[in-house]
Amino acid sequence: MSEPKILVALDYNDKNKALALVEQLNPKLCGLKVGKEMFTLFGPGFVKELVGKGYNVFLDLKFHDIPNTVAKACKAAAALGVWMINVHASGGREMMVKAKQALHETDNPPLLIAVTMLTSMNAQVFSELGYQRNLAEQVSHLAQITQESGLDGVVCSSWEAKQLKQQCGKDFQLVTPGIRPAGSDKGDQSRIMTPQQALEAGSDFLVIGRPITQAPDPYQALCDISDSLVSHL
Ligand SMILES: O=c1ccn([C@@H]2O[C@H](COP(=O)(O)O)[C@@H](O)[C@H]2O)c(=O)[nH]1
Repeated sequence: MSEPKILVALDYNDKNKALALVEQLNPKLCGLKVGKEMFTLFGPGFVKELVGKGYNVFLDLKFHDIPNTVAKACKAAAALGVWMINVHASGGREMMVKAKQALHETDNPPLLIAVTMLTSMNAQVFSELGYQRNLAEQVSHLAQITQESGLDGVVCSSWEAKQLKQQCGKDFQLVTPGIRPAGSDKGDQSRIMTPQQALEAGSDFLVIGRPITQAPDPYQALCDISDSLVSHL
């Protein structure tokens, strides 16, 4: 059976609130993403608890440091039993290669993906950073280095998914945050698509946080999104 397409971003500052939602879910319906907020507040124990419930857990800590430090951090993350971890592609080729090598030394290596350009970034914010390429070209360039470094995929926006599938092939995993069902609040995201549009564009996994977690009934919000995707799978 194929893996669930939706990864719920558990961005809560209240562990019980997060667990109350998780209790309503099941690992066939969605995976779970733990990011910097919950990991900093509740640590590896919380991650292991979710893994123990049978979920695909994406530990989204976006490591970005010197190669040796990132490699060791990846090894430590793998020991938690998670399904997917990530680094920043802008940490460079050596950092990504060493990270992947470190995972080869573990018993059950998670997928390793790299963040290209954050989905909160728009062309204006991007131009301030002084890159020579435009935003889409920079994403494509970082995806190329990521693939050449032997990683399993990238975090990108669904705006870039079609181009990256053509460039990197169908097995290179595209994980896309910035997913907003029609009518939901954009918040701080810039490069957004609806869940259906993102799947059609080639996204493999849809990261969805606030449209679910801030909904009056988060479980129902997830089910509604999931049902809306059935004809697109
Ligand atoms: O480029 C990126 C990389 C990671 N994220 C993370 O995804 C979720 C999105 O949450 P929403 O509430 O659906 O906006 C969040 O945890 C981010 O840290 C991202 O948005 N963009």
